[in-house]
Amino acid sequence: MVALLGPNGAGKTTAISLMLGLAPPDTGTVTLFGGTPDDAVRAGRVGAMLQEGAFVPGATVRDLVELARALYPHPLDTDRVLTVAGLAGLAGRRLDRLSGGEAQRARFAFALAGDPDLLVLDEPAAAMDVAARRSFWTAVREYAAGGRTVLFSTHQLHEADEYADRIVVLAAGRVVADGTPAQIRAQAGVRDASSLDQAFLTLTTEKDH
Ligand SMILES: Nc1ncnc2c1ncn2[C@@H]1O[C@H](COP(=O)(O)OP(=O)(O)OP(=O)(O)O)[C@@H](O)[C@H]1O
Repeated sequence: MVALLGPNGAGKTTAISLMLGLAPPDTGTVTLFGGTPDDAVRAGRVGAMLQEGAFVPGATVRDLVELARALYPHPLDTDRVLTVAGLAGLAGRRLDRLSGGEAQRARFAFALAGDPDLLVLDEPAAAMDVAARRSFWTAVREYAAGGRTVLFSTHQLHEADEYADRIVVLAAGRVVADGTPAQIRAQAGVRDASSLDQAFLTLTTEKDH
């Protein structure tokens, strides 16, 4: 599990767009699984949960999961996806009637349905309440424990510290730190998770980016 951290405008969403092939790089190249992002997406190896994206009006949560499953070669069972995403009781609910946190879980279900090798989550838990957040991260960890890679962006430092194996810190479009949570804290000269805010500020503001 890899966390992408960085202040507003650091380039997290841009990096994710490049990795997914949604935006072309002006310079350099992006390689996913040894090929282009388009190749990886077409092979069904990538699932993504983005911050935006309208739902089809009138469609239900179950319709959305079925649509995602139809796009991938080896999808998960519909009921499994609904359970993992915490939507088992909402399968028949229209997407345009979901609350903000429920809609995020529906986006998660869409990303998960194809059983992708790489799951990309852009600020996934932002609108979720405490209980939803906890069950969401438990589900994501179980997914990663099955041998998949999960890349997520977040502004919640404690989420990165608690759930990521590796944290990549961006500032002004550049990587300013890359390591385990303990290494990131050490690099910024703080000892424990309670000082993470300070570590983050030190890493993203002290140098001339
Ligand atoms: N298509 C574009 N053309 C030019 N600049 C852009 C474009 N899209 C984003 N930017 C700029 O690039 C910078 C990085 O934006 P990005 O959305 O990647 O940041 P972020 O790290 O995801 O920020 P936030 O935490 O606020 O979501 C910002 O200054 C933004 O205004």
